[in-house]
Amino acid sequence: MLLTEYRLDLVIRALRSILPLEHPADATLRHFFQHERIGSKERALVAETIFGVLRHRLFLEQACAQEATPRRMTLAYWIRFGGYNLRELEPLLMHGESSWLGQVKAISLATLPLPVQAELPEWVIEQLQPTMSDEMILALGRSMQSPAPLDLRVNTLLATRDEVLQTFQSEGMDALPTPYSPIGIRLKNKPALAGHPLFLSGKIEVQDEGSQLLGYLLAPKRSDMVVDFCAGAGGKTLMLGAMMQSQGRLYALDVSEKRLANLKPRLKRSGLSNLHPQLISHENDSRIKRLYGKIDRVLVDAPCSGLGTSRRNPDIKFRQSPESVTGYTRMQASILASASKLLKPGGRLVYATCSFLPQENHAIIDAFLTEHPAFIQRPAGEILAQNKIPMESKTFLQLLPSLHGTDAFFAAVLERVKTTSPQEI
Ligand SMILES: C[S@@+](CC[C@H](N)C(=O)[O-])C[C@H]1O[C@@H](n2cnc3c(N)ncnc32)[C@H](O)[C@@H]1O
Repeated sequence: MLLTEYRLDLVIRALRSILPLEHPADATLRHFFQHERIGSKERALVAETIFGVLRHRLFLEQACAQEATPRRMTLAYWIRFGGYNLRELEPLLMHGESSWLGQVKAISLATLPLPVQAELPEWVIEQLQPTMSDEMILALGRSMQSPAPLDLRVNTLLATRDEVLQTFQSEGMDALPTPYSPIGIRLKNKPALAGHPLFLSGKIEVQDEGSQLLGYLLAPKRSDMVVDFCAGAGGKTLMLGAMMQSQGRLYALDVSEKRLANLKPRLKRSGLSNLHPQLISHENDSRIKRLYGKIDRVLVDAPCSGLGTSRRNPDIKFRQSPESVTGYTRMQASILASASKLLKPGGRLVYATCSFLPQENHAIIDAFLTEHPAFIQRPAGEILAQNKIPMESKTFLQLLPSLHGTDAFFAAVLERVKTTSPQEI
């Protein structure tokens, strides 16, 4: 696209509102677009540049030295990562910028510190280093510098994956089955699907492949009583309902009225009639006490730092901190302890996060198992193998964009032992 003063100015103004990162970048950008009457080409350029700058923020700050202004960050992004050359940028440049951009282009990435190469804050690297080599950290960081593909889940209540694939292929779309999830489809380009008949009829939902695997770990049966403890807008609940073939009883709990409200239109499209959304005020809400000891399957998709979604939300790395992670770990331990009370003896609980930090994952499970002798861990790899899902994982499921091409997810499968006495519940 031709770069003009007007287009550069738009990007700079958008970046100026986003870079303080007081709010999520996508929300600030939406707000910016609502107040600017601009064409679709400009919108695309602004969005692509903003997210590109966020994905390469640490490199760009290093390249801009002491002057990481929105203007310099934008120009440095365009020349280094945006596919533009100096000749195309020249008409926009001020005195001295041309030679500086020449230097930016020539920076050798390999000479830069690990956080800059990996585009991960130092505190994140420090938390990963006890369990990951620097090579793995670098691969993880690099894998999150490109946008995620668009993954869909086929609603098996209404369609099969083959039918949906055939429809997409007949429309000339680049659609492939996902490698791990038996009901997933990956679209290479990102077509707008909101008006597509398959979407409107509830046959497909947008859901990352990694998130779909959590449903296979929980593996609810038709007549089960199931609780999705942190259901949000129902990303995973809807899959669980379809796995239960709209039978049994599926409670979707959450503390956020807004998120549960966003579940409603999706629920309507899905054709499910076994789902019961329930707003709760906290994890020990008296409304759930009546379910204690009665539930076959519980999913705890816990609130977390969300670092595993950095391909989609590149600003999240800079909006979290060691302190915010500590806050999440407190919430995670408390929600897990409460949710576990719902399980009947022999029942299964899946604890999951979209974080790759051991603090939010293994540490929570280790502490839970120490404090709750009535629970044992089931190997995630075995359960996936029963569903013919090829995965090298053994005890835990640990998905990484660098290894699996999905968002990063962690999951552990816990089971309440059959002999638990009522007092232990
Ligand atoms: C990771 S998100 C869940 C995403 C959702 N499962 C999905 O697939 O779309 C975590 C959710 O936990 C909810 N939450 C936070 N604290 C909670 C609590 N104490 N009890 C239940 N849900 C809680 C949040 O509102 C948020 O929707």
